[in-house]
Amino acid sequence: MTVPVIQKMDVYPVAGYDSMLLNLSGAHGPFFTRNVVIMHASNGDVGVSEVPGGKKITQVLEASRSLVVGTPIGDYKRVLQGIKHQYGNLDQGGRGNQTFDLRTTIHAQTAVETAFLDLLGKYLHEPVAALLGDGQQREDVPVLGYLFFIGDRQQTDLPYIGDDHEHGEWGEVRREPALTPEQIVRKAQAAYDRYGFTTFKLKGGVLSGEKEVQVMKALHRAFPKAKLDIDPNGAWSLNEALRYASEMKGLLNYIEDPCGAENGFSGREVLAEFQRRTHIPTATNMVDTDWRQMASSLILNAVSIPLADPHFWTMQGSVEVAKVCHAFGLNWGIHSNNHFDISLAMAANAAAAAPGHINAIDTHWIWQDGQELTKHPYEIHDGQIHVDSRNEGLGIEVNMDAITAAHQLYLEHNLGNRDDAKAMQYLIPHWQYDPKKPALVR
Ligand SMILES: O=C([O-])C(=O)C[C@H](O)[C@@H](O)C(=O)[O-]
Ligand SMILES: [Mg+2]
Repeated sequence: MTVPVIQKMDVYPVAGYDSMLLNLSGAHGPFFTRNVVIMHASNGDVGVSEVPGGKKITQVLEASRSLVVGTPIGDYKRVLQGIKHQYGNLDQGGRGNQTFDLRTTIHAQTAVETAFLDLLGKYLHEPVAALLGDGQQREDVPVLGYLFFIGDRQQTDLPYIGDDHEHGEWGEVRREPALTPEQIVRKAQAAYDRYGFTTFKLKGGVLSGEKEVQVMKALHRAFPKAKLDIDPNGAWSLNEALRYASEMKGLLNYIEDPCGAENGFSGREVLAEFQRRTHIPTATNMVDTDWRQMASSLILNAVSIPLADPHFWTMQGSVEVAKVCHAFGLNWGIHSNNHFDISLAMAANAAAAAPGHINAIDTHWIWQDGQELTKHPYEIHDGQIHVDSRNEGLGIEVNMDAITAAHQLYLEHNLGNRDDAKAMQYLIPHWQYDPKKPALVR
């Protein structure tokens, strides 16, 4: 029997609808963008993957096609080495200082790796989780409810949707403004009723720290048993972070990037000091994002929860981080951005393969649920995603009609890179990003 060979690789920049989610980088526009890769193998199987949007990633994927086509599916690591070798220099500047990761090539590598893994899993009749690390570790992956402050879309003339693909209370509230503790609690309740979350994360870095502490207290009152996290993306100074943390003592399960680089100290040094002084488990998706940063984090004891998003660690890399966490007594988790259900399957498979105790993983899916690109997307029930060990590949089947429509939406609106400043400028004229100032504090 001959091993299947890649005959064709298609790259689809796609778009979907989003709410006006607020974060340190500004306000999400009406559309989010992603890059979807579809590989066709000579045995008729189709492999798929999804990574962040943006023209640079699209271009590297397009340029990598010649390395991919003709490769037997078992030889994919050679292709990944080739992409790194040819385009790795594009990532020299690191992830940047926005809330989202600005690298290019690592995302392209993940897109290619994942589509190959999907094909390999199908060929071997195994889930992708079984091909990663030491193999599948669990069938039920815990997922958290990712809450955001939301801007008033009516203050813009941008084409946000108001009506919804989702029914019920969650569908009613998820596009509506939310800036007060009551409004956030209402969203949390609707998300809980729909998805059964037992962990919530609040995206901070929007209001003043004092006000965000009040929202966390309201969440704790409404959900006294829930595990809570807040993530201001490093907006607070160390002193502010220490003050807010002491006010939230007892209600935080962990805290994420409470502070970052300041006064000549690196983000990792400052997080190390924060952890030493508070003993609160500290997560990051900003200062421990590659192996060199991981080494420095471990030496400094800077981070106890590396959020190893497979989209910027690769699928295999993310699970390797999980193995390191397991060995060092750290607590692995996954970071996310807005995404479709292909990424949901990727995160679920990586988390299913992560050894040891893991944190509930991040997902933005609740803001997109209803805009599927696959025929039977993974679902969140009781705050978990079930990854059946009888799955093959990622466990999803792409819906080409939906992908074509999402690609059309991308083209129609001439979309590309994420830019949260644009929508934010409707709320505050001339608004500009400042990594040390919450978005609505100007
Ligand atoms: O954990 C994080 O930092 C994120 O989820 C980053 C994202 O860019 C988030 O801020 C967002 O979607 O606006
Ligand atoms: Mg974060």
